[in-house]
Amino acid sequence: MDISFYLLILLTLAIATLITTVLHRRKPTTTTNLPPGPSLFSSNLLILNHSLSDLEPFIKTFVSKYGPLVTLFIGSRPSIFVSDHSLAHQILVQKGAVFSDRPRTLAIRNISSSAYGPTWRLLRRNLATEVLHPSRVKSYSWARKWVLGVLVGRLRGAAGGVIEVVEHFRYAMFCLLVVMCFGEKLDERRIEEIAAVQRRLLLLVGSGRFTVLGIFPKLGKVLFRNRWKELLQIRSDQEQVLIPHIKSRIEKANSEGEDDQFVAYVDSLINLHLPEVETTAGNGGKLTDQEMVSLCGEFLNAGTDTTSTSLQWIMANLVKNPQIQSKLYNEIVSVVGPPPPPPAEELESTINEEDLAKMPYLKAVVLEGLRRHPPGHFVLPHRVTKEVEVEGYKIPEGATINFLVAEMGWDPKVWEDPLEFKPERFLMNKDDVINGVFDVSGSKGIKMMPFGAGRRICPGSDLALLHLEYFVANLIWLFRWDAVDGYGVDLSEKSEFTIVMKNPLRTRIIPRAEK
Ligand code: HEM
Repeated sequence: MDISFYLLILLTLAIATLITTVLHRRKPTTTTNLPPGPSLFSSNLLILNHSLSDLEPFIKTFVSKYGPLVTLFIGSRPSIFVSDHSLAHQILVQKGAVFSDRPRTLAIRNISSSAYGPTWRLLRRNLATEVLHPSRVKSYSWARKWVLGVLVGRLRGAAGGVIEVVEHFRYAMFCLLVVMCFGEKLDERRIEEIAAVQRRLLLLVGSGRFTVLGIFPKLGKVLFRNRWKELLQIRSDQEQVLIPHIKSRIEKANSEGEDDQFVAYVDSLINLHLPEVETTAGNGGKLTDQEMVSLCGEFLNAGTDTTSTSLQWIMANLVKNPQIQSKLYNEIVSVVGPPPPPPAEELESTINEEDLAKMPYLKAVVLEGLRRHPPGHFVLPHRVTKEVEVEGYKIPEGATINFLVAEMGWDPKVWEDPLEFKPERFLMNKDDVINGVFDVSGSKGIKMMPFGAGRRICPGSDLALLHLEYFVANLIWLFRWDAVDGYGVDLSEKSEFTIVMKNPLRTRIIPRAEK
């Protein structure tokens, strides 16, 4: 750790103590009635050089010591952590308007980094209606079939032997999101190039290396020159890789006679005009190249790592629990019949997306995967826009707030045998069901929140569920997934950007139907 880091901590603590003292004098109710937690000094030592996931064990200890609302400090700013379901519902759903902002960061404008306001609304509505609307999602079904073919081809190449699947899953999700983003089936080299730059960015940001730059932008750029340069470099690499694909789609959209039957994410961004009050580029609100890159990068990362991580966890549990795998296979066969023998070249027969709706056990398996192994153990930080009272505590304007997502899904007060993988639990309790489907949005009450809840809930949740159901169903229909002698399935976790398997899944896959 560099010496400047310690200097900054000392400086920060001195400034923070001064500011806190002044605030205490001016607004006694605001800061003296915060939820309990460790001291300002210990909080800052913990937070400044840790990613949120690395902090999880500490926060869990504080929760058992102080209760379901805990305050830590970043500089002098309170950062509140919530571990209780009904408090999460109260905060995110009932009082959602006050808790839906984001802390300011160094990120170039995209949906997740935008303040709660007109730009965020416009960008989010654009994604929701132009790409994630059910009719649009349906128009990409050919892309899902193509990607399934790519994935199955890779798996068939290794059938019978031992295979580590995670890279194949990640590549498949990238292929899919790249098509939806740029409107083109790119070759393997280009997809790998995009995946590599996106993943570097994700892992660096997820490691918490740049947190300090976001908290102290001016000072941080000077004291942490090398980190600042590193951030600029990775952004410039991202622009070099993504801009040609964005430009090529724009040219295609401009050229006469081109009539694609589906809308790619880039198409939807071309004619967007940001609200005037929130633009700085002076070009009538049109998105800059950097903003386009930031939005496309967000789209790619939000939909790939999360989904491929979940897919790996679900398949790992199906390998570990062969009786659950058999039950799922039997459900699939009862709906679509047995799988056909593999064709020589391409995958011709797949499970139709319409048939997924007839498979309640499949849905239960996917939901149980998300409950037991949510890819994010926290949501993205929210910022409080107005002082507000929760459980008798005052949460001040400007505080950040986050939620212990994994802990909520494992709460023994809510879930029986919470650490067991039991999809049946989602078939039994009909209270949680809205229109025949478990309410993962938590709108009526939160029992688990892998996609968050309230106004900032993940807009891609339905797409993610479709991708998981489609790939799990087809992979189980086509192959039997067996444990490998001597390897077993280890469900230990490791924090990357998402919470991944510490020892990636190794399995033996056997085609169900022979030629
Ligand atoms: C299993 C897959 C996924 C999981 C578990 C997941 C989870 C999450 C979570 C926890 C949040 C933060 C919510 C909050 O801050 O309160 C989020 C935000 C977001 N997700 Fe997802 N997500 C997944 C897939 C996707 C997909 C497929 C897309 C789009 C293609 C997507 C796009 C976004 C965006 C744009 C945001 C920012 C929303 C905002 O700030 O308003 N996600 N997601």
